Amino acid sequence: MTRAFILVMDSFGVGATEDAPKFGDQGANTFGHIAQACAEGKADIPNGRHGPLQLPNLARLGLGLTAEESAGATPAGFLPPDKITGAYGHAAERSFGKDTPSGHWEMAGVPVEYDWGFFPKETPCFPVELTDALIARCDLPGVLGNCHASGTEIIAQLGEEHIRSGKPIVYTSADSVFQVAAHETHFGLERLYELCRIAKELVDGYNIGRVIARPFIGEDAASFQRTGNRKDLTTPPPSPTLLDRLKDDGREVIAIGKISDIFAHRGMTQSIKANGNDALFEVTLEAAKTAPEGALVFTNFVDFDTLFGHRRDVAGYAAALEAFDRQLPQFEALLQPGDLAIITADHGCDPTWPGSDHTREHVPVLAFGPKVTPGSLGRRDSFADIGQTLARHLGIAPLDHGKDFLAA
Ligand SMILES: O=P(O)(O)O[C@H]1O[C@H](CO)[C@@H](O)[C@H]1O
Ligand SMILES: [Mn+2]
Ligand SMILES: [Mn+2]
Repeated sequence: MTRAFILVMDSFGVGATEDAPKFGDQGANTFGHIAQACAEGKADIPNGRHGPLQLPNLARLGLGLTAEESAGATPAGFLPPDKITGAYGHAAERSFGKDTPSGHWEMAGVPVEYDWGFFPKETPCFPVELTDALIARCDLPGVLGNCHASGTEIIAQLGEEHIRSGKPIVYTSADSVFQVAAHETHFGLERLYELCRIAKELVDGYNIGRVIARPFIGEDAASFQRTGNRKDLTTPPPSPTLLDRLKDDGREVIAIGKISDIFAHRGMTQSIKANGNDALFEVTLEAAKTAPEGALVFTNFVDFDTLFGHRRDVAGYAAALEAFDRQLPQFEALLQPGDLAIITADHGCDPTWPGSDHTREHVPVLAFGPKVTPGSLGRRDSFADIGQTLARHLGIAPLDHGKDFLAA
């Protein structure tokens, strides 16, 4: 079999890039700082994980060595493996932004070398013409929020007022996003989705990458919880990606989790949703059993970012990494002789960093499979090297960007 797998550990950076100072992220290191906190006993969970970070399978694929090449030091308490079984490297991002679509499109061969629009870090953050148009078109009594915020904090602050007033909560972040939080039953899920469709039309004029519906449940600040019914309305990639090229060639492209949303539903033949990293892993294992010759299976493991990185939850992030690592051997056991798998990330989100935004970091590139020769791939200049390597592996024409890092 000649198949390809991309497993994206969303936000798992391995150290700041050269251009991190432009983003205020000099010194950020998602992996390094989690490992350090674990080694210092600061990421113990009662009746849960404790002590140094244990990622024996990722370490065997070269994670510790790639982190050392990226950041100049082996992460604290991270033991060198007896044997390396992967080809490991770290990649810098060419795209101008450190957001999820830019990271994923670039690894699929399309760097985003233009600026998205962003909303300023002030309150109100949205232009009054934009909120006025939204209020008029959706027949709203007004909006709440209208600022940069963490999605969980803002529903705790404004969720009760939202239920009382019927005003949706609108907010943004350092990403190019317009986010709308609303209660699933008091406001209504379908009504929220419709509002987001209209918002997408309105923000297209501001060159905003995504509108995200953020439904939640619960009756008071203490019990509000976001649900799996999040919906991302994404601007399509500016040119054909690896996924489009494969689909046009008649291949199976299996998008798991957020992937289809991230690519604006373009380029996949199947889209499978699952809530949470464990369920996403299960679906990925199923795909590894059934994907046909020539297929691409592309999974985004969202919890690292959404539940732990943005929430600045170091111990939770560490536990999620260890759970992912424990499941990896089951995946490796399903790889057929010609298969190639790549574990990577789309940006950083250092849970020890100020604020709640992503961090500009190198991402790990861990390539493995029965025929992969172990060893260092060094620093890659673009995430697009992943797409180019997979294009050659799967036997389609070269993409416009990226260098094949497994070329003979
Ligand atoms: O704080 P929450 O709502 O999770 O928002 C996060 O998720 C969005 C999309 O990745 C970004 O805007 C980021 O800030
Ligand atoms: Mn992401
Ligand atoms: Mn994120």
